[in-house]
Amino acid sequence: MPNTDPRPAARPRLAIKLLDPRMADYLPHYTTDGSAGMDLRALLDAPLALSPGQCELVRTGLAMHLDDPNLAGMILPRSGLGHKHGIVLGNLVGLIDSDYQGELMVSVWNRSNRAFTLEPFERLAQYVIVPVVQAELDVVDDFASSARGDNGFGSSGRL
Ligand SMILES: O=c1ccn([C@H]2C[C@H](O)[C@@H](COP(=O)(O)OP(=O)(O)OP(=O)(O)O)O2)c(=O)[nH]1
Ligand SMILES: [Mg+2]
Repeated sequence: MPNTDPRPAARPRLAIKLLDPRMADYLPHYTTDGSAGMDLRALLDAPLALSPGQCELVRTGLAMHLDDPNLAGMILPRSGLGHKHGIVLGNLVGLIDSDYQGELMVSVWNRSNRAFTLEPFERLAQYVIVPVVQAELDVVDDFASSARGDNGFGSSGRL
């Protein structure tokens, strides 16, 4: 069902520090009302040439403090860069803890077989805030039975 509530959803406040004054011109933002992520830009003094297979840690010039254990940040690739140019993340996904106050760093990996040059302040990845549930662990000898039990890894077949 489409959301017909005319009120905008309340957005949590997010403290952000600019670790380089140049980032003031490039504050991350949601491009559309429905955007899930904010693009992050490469804080570079000069273009960064990435050979095939090369992986480099790139600064964003930003620190964000989520300050809520029920939230996490995720750094994800941008689809266009990933699909067309093979520019993805060296850690595949970056998981940002809610108590992390350091600079957001992006591990940029050229997984393609062609060189790629990342330009200063180019949008290189996106940052998404996701809900998190922290659990308490109860050690047990047996689980209550479930429909799947321990069947996994293709146990239900392919078609
Ligand atoms: O792409 C990323 C991934 C992580 N981080 C920062 C935020 C995160 O909270 C912290 C630790 O990340 P993680 O726990 O995934 O890395 P680790 O190798 O386990 O480091 P640590 O021993 O510090 O937990 O590093 C980034 O800036 N970029
Ligand atoms: Mg860790």
